Amino acid sequence: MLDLRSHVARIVTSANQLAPAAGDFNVPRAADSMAASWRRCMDGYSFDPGAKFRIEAVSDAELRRQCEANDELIHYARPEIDALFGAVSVSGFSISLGNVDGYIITERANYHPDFYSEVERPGTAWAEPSAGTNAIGTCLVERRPVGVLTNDHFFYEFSALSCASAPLFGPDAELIGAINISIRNPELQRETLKVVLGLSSSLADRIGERMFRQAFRRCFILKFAIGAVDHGLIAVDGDFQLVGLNHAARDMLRDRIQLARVRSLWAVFERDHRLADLSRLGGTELTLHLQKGGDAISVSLSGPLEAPARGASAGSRPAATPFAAAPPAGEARPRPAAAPAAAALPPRAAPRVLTLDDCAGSDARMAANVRLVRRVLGGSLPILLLGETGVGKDAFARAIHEESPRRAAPFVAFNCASVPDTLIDSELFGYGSGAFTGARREGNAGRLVEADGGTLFLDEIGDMPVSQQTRLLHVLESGEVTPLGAGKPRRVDLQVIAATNQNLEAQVARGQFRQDLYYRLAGAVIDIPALRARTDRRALIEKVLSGLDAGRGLTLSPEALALLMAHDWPGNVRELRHALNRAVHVCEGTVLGCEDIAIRPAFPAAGMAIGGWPVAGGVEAPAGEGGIAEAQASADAGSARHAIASAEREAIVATLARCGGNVKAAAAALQLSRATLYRKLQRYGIST
Ligand SMILES: Nc1ncnc2c1ncn2[C@@H]1O[C@H](COP(=O)(O)OP(=O)(O)OP(=O)(O)O)[C@@H](O)[C@H]1O
Repeated sequence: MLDLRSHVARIVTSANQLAPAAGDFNVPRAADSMAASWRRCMDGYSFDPGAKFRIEAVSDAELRRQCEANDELIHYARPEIDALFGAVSVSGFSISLGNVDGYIITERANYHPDFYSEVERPGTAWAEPSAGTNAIGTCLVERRPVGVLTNDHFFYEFSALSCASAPLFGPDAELIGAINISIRNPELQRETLKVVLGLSSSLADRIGERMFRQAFRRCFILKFAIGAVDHGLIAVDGDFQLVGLNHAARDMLRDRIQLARVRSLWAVFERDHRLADLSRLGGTELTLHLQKGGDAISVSLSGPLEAPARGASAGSRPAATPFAAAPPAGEARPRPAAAPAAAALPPRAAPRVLTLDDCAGSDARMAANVRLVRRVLGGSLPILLLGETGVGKDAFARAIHEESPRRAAPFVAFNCASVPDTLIDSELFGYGSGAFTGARREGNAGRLVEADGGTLFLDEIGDMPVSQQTRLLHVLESGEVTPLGAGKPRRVDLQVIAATNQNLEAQVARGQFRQDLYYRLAGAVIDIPALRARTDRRALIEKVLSGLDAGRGLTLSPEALALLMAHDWPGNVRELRHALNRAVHVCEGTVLGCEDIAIRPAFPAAGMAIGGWPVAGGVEAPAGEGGIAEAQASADAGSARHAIASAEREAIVATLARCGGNVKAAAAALQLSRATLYRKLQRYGIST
């Protein structure tokens, strides 16, 4: 890592050596991509590499809005990020997801203070015009994978960081965000960063492929390698007509597509007469060698994930602009939101904070919950929200705050499960300046102090470690918090709302949760019913749909409504929202049918040996007495165990699919703890 003076000298000299390309700072030349970015920073954004810099971050409310606006991207990215995280976190790396505007919207972080930097937390703004040369921002500008090692960052403040980002492209080839793998390590070697950049690119590729296959799930998909990592994907209907091309395929085939305005696959590749009838492909995958300009290209061809709707084209979405080629790298590009292909999708409804009446709907239990809350509003009696994942505990907590006399003061949410045990103390209770190595110079007020006068929402309270439970109990009893190393206690006036989907009483009985804290938090206990148990399920389904259809007035066919009503919704309203959101995007008319809804029929419980579920048919072998009988019994037991294991595996796969890959929701549906489910996933080799 260089000192400040050498850092500035290197940037200024390199940027000045780069010949300006006719005043267009957006044209990078591959060999000096950092210099091109540095030049953009100095001449385009008027930044000074020697100036002090502080990263901007959006508020929690804005971050939440951005997450909602990108929920589909997060939904597909999260399982892939989780799968890679285990491998990279042992070396200290974190993985984050940036949206198209360069804000980090979610992360799987290695929070070890030696490796993690607070500047990369969710909500921070990394667009190049905001933060100078950096992996996320520069990769979004240049639309290619970018590794930024220590002093390659424009601002000296980031020179302990090394980051590798790859752009994410959506099914219509539009830029939708960036994957970033990063570490705080001033000694990181450039060679290591190159390897990490490869991981970042293939992660972005896999996420893009997931989204493409889902968007064109009623099409045949051709996948072919372009270069070392990029994968071209083409979706065709049963007549080989092009329906969709991903970003890599468009780049590769640009000339052809622009010149010929082709509609058929056979204008791109030479016709292969062995491929006469796609309907015979079924669920299999074929490897073919198709000819293109004298070269044989290895292509894998797979059948649709779903049967095409009768009378509809095989494409899941209108093929409005499958032939509009992306502009060449470096050319000025329209903002993705305005791109014609993206415009084919219905716009999203702006999410709004739900009121208590919205949360209640017309369900009698919810109405009683709201009456109870209204009686205690205004005091400081703690409120405990119980309910399965996705029932709306967070939404309910925000609605309480909005209706309380504290609404002008902050609503501060703290998720006890997503912050590692070692950081809960400093994040929640705060610390004074220089309290420990790695602490921020100016100290950290902590969430309790930030929420003073307002509401502190402690989500997933059941995951709070016992040592922090003791500190929290002390704050609730004394009304005072003493940040680490700050000396003097500070009085705080808070409405505390805690939430959990765990059985706190059972945790108390097992000694995992302090009984005195439980009684403290359980001032008013609100049990939010699961979606399947709500009597106003139908109205709620219709309300969620109308909030997502952006004024298209979509309705549900009677069969689709029956399917939604019969589903058991392990992920509750969140799962419902995801299912309807996807349906809204793929529906071609104004009536949503069963074929638009990606859920499976309710899970068959009979015969499954999962968690506390019953096992039908007596699979335990009786104790034998030796000889043939014992051998038989042991063989039976062996095959019974095998049968149980394969039933269990099948059930986990089915449940995960139903929960859209969400491990937390699947664990809740299977009545397993998340840790147990992860163990089983590993044992059965199931990747999420
Ligand atoms: N009554 C409702 N009407 C419309 N949308 C709702 C309602 N309740 C919840 N939602 C929506 O469902 C989704 C999940 O809600 P929320 O995050 O509040 O659930 P949760 O119980 O806190 O989940 P978790 O336990 O996993 O944190 C959110 O998008 C929320 O806006």
